[in-house]
Amino acid sequence: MVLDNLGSSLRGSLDKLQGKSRLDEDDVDEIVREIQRSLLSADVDVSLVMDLSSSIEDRALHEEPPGGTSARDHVLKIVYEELVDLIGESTDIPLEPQTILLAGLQGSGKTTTAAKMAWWFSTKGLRPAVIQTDTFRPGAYDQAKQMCEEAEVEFYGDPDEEDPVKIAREGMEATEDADIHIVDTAGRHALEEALIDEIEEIERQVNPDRSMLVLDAAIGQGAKDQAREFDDSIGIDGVVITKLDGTAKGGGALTAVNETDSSIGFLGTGETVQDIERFEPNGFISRLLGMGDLKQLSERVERAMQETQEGEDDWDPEDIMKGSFTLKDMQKQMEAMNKMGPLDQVLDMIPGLGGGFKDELPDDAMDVTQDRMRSFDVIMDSMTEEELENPRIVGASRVRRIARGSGKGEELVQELLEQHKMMERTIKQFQGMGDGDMQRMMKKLQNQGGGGGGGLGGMGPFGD
Ligand SMILES: Nc1nc2c(ncn2[C@@H]2O[C@H](COP(=O)(O)OP(=O)(O)OP(=O)(O)O)[C@@H](O)[C@H]2O)c(=O)[nH]1
Repeated sequence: MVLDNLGSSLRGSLDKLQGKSRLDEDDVDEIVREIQRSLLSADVDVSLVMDLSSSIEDRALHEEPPGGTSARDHVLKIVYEELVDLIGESTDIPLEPQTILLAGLQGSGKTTTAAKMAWWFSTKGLRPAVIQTDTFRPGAYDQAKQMCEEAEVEFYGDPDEEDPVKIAREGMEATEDADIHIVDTAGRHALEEALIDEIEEIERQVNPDRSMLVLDAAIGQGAKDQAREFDDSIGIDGVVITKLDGTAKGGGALTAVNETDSSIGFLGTGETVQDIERFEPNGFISRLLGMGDLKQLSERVERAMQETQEGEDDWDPEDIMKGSFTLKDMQKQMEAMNKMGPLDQVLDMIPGLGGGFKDELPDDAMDVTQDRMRSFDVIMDSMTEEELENPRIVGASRVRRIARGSGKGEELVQELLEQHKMMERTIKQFQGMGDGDMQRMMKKLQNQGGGGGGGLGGMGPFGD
């Protein structure tokens, strides 16, 4: 995750402020140093770091905290606002017909991003097509075609044609019924003149509504020059940062955004077509500071629930809130959890659990949890329909039989039954709650964000 270090190191300094009502110069100094250290080690440009830290320092020392606000919440709010300001708004990408041109260095993730973006638009009810003009890398055509098949979106390419401008023209014609045209280009070094001429020609040919620069999160200081060159030749409107699942850096990409005076549009978080997120500055920074990102989380939950429900006409998660909670429901929930993606990414999005909580877990805790979910699934497959519907009938002899059948230990079967009872109890508490109660509870959960227990209720940007 970009600037991940910032999240964890800053939380340490912020936690030291617990219980204080005023900030002194030493406190501010320590926090500013922490921010500088993290940003510089994440490859953010030095002058940007200096600008940001002097604004934070100035505001933290001179702004009067709103009445009743702790020193910790006050400084957190300032850091949050300054970071949102640095990163800026998300690139405007209206849900309407448009052409998007992707540019970037070799291997930055353009082809993958083209298919991911097309998938994303298709989930919004639009009809996207990917046009592959990369005649430079031999595998690009097959890769793009395969990913578009996975994303179930239209694809145009011509492996026998050598002229990318011609492919762009014919591709636009062949896919004229599509709403969204995403034009993938060959990877190039921004300082190679012939390649720059070529992308300018493609740009003139397809006349894009927006040109986006695809950047690997691990790119360092070189990002600045590259971004400027691309911006000078085709004009960069937005940036996609890829491979955020694999690096703690990302500062180079932020520098590029600043250099081209553009903004971030999407984040790539994995190798499959669904590993893409629309960039939301508020959620992104909240997540970074360990305050969770409820919006992303609820979108993932919704998507996972939808997928789990497909072809399961008889299973409706809302029924859980009305009737009894069976092992079958639990199995469905686990399936939905699995579809949300790696557990550690999901945890990052839960307010109060992200960052700080995760840091305290042993390294292999996530694997263990995921292993346990898989084992539970195998155990449930060895149970009868009657047992799944009514787990109370599972006594000692049935436990033995299920353990034998599933090849898992009896203790694990018992553990599953315990887990189910616990979930059932929790759900009982929710049952009977009206919508108003539910909303109040969600609000309360959100306001508990911030890890160390310092509630952020009533502080404008955090409470919503
Ligand atoms: N882990 C991870 N891998 C990614 C992500 N995006 C792309 N990749 C991988 O990065 C590698 C390069 O991605 P491509 O999409 O082929 O990059 P490209 O920019 O089209 O490459 P060229 O055509 O050579 O310029 C591939 O192995 C992708 O699977 C991401 O968000 N996360």
